[in-house]
Amino acid sequence: MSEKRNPITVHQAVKTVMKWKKRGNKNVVNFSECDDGYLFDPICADHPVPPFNRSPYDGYAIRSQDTELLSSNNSIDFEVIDEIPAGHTIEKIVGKNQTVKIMTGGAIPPGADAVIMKELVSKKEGGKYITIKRKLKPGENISFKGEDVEAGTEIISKGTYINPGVKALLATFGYSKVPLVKKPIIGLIATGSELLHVHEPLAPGKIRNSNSHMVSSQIKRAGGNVNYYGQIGDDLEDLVELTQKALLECDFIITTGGVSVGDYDHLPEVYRSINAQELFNKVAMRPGSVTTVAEKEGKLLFGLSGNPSACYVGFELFVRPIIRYWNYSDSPYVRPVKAYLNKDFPKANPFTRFVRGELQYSSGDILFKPVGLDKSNAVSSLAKSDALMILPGGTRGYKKGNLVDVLLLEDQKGSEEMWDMRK
Ligand SMILES: Nc1nc2c(c(=O)[nH]1)N[C@H]1C(S)=C(S)[C@@H](COP(=O)(O)OP(=O)(O)OC[C@H]3O[C@@H](n4cnc5c(N)ncnc54)[C@H](O)[C@@H]3O)O[C@H]1N2
Ligand code: MOO
Ligand SMILES: [Mg+2]
Repeated sequence: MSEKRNPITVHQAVKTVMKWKKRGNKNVVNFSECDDGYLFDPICADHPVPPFNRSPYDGYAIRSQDTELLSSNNSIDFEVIDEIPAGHTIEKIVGKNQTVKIMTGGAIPPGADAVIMKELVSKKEGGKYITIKRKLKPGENISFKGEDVEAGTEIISKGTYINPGVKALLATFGYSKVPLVKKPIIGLIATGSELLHVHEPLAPGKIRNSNSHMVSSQIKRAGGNVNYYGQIGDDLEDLVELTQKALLECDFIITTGGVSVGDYDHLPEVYRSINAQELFNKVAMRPGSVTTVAEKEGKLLFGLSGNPSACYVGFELFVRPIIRYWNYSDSPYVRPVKAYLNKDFPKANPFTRFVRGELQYSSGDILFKPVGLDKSNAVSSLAKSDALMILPGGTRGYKKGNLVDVLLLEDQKGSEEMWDMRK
């Protein structure tokens, strides 16, 4: 195909893709399988946390009123009438000048309204009595019922990613089954007659397929499931057949390679053959200008570039927000921050440029360090990248110390808006 392509802006391209966004259904899983999921329902507290008044220390539960007159030169002895290890309760009521030995996490016994740490008392008669010489306030050293979470409150919203802290809350509230979003199934096909499998030795003119493995990890990082259809040579019929099969079985399709203007770049023809509507086939960005997206019956087909860095960037800009939205994120876009460029970047930018790089933190400042070779076909610059610097089109290079926009790749929070929503 040698027709002239008209580039659209990154902003327009992302907006076009997001017109086809969809949300996932509910999928209830066992608690032990909920890691890396997204909540379909909010987490609601059906009981207070802690569920009872408890001791935050190993010590003695007492009535604060019995200590009112105590000081370093006025002590009294308290009779130790029982003990409460964590997990136990007692019915005995703590009376005047009585105490109950209590462990951290133990339920405060009836009658008591304060706890004194064991280091602050002295034992008498082998522990039958303790001497206290300080005044305690009512409620001192008590973790009150509901002080952490009040019953009846929504504590975590729908669409939240299950990080270790969210998992702790699911356990706390007894979610032995967890309502998750059913993640999108993303069909993945690597195209290219030059591609070898990971285990194969190099041969003349051939390279190992890295894109599908990279994209598969990007899909998982973004919150999708992968249906991998393998790598396939540049054969139009085979490609059409495999794409049609994938369309039946998946929510979205990603192909890598074959989207440019070469004789064996068949993806544009594949889209025509299956009557998919091409949404765009050129974006004013580097790398990834050839990124092509088509739509068939509401399903998106992402034609990512074969060049590894272009493929990587195309995924983060166009596929990630679609996956995050599917998982009910209200901030599906890659999260932007401002950072100081830590070395000169003299290249001019006719198109908006996305530079792979690494964030560094210094005395409260965020610095961006471009890594490696800044070429679309480079693979070496991806491994160290945790951010993409955005250099707007029409600019003539940047200097060390310039404040730049940077997109965070290892981030779960995301952003409600694209970094350039004003444009
Ligand atoms: N005459 C023109 N040529 C090219 C243009 C253009 O506008 N006019 N655009 C260039 C740009 S920009 C890009 S980006 C590439 C995109 O090429 P394709 O998306 O068609 O990808 P392929 O041709 O299949 O492969 C490109 C490159 O990437 C390597 N590759 C492919 N798949 C993999 C994989 N799975 N793992 C690792 N590497 C892969 C492939 O061997 C090629 O070297 O087109 C330019 N050309
Ligand atoms: O479409 Mo490209 O700019 O070499 O990635
Ligand atoms: Mg090509």
